[in-house]
Amino acid sequence: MKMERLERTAVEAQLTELSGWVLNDAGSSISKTFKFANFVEAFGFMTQAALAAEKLNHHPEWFNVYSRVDVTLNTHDAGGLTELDFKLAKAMEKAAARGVV
Ligand SMILES: C[C@H](O)[C@H](O)[C@H]1CNC2=NC(N)=NC(=O)C2=N1
Repeated sequence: MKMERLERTAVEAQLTELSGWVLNDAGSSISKTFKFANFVEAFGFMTQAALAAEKLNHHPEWFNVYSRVDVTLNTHDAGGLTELDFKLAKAMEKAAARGVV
């Protein structure tokens, strides 16, 4: 799926629909740290998010230690943020909704 890079104003508009996601200084990625009760909850979230990512053919950069998952999203093919990053961010919010502390 060919995606157009979003302009800064469009990115900021999209961010208002999310909570806890931070734009990097270059405006090229968004990040969030998810905290869970324990490793099983964190890994459950990652499993659901991975399935959503595969469906979208859009994949996260992430780092997990025990109950914490640091996520960064961007579209490397477009050199910045696209609609797909926000679709995946929203899918991650849904996946996390049950397990977040
Ligand atoms: C060939 C394949 O469809 C592409 O490389 C996809 C796969 N997943 C991807 N994930 C992310 N985050 N950005 C991309 O540009 C991207 N491109």
